Amino acid sequence: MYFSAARTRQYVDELVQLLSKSPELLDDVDVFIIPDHITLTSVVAQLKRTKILTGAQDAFYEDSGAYTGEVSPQVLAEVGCRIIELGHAERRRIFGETDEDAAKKAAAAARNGMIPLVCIGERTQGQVTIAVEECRSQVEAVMAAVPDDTEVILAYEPVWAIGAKEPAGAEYVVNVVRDIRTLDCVQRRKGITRILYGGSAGPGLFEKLKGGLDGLFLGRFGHDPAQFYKTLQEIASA
Ligand SMILES: O=C[C@H](O)COP(=O)(O)O
Repeated sequence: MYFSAARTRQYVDELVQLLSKSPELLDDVDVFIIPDHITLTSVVAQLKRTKILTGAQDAFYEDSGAYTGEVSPQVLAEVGCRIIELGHAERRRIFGETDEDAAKKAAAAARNGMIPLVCIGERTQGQVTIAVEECRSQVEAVMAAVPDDTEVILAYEPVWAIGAKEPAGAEYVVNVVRDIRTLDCVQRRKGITRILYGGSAGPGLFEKLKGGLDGLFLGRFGHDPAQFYKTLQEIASA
């Protein structure tokens, strides 16, 4: 909810314009934009001739029925949404979303042919082992709910690093993610599991994380299309 509808339209236009100068970037890096629900269909239309995927910031776990006010994953898939973000720290904190809710939403995304993008992360800054334990239950709940052969994206976002001045330390992030990759529920999957880092991520970060992370999940520091593009160039060259 940082952007107006007009700002979203302008942002996507500017980004598409920047990427048109070096379309080869999209051969090496998968890019997605996750706008609000209201602008999602117009973003799908704006991105139609590009390889950039559009995602939704949330969806309900049932496909249809008497759930007034909720957003159907089936309808999202129908209009061209390719990714469902779920379990964001703000959804968990403000709206009481649980691991069980996140798991049901992940299953709904997979059932409708979309990629679940599951936000995980510890609430308090501390030790790697404690962070991994907090993430473990978040990851296990989701992995138990989606078919083994579907793609899953995990967005590792330490809650304390969201909305901060700087991201979490690179060594800390790489160590937490290394241990998340070794969890049984991740190891035994046949589908792709990608792990991104989010939480004050921006230009200059991926170089420090590239040994252990598959990508970045940008918030505020991607709100300027030029900064988003710069980050994308850094990831492509890494
Ligand atoms: O959804 C985005 C993440 O919560 C990160 O936000 P941020 O980069 O503005 O801290």
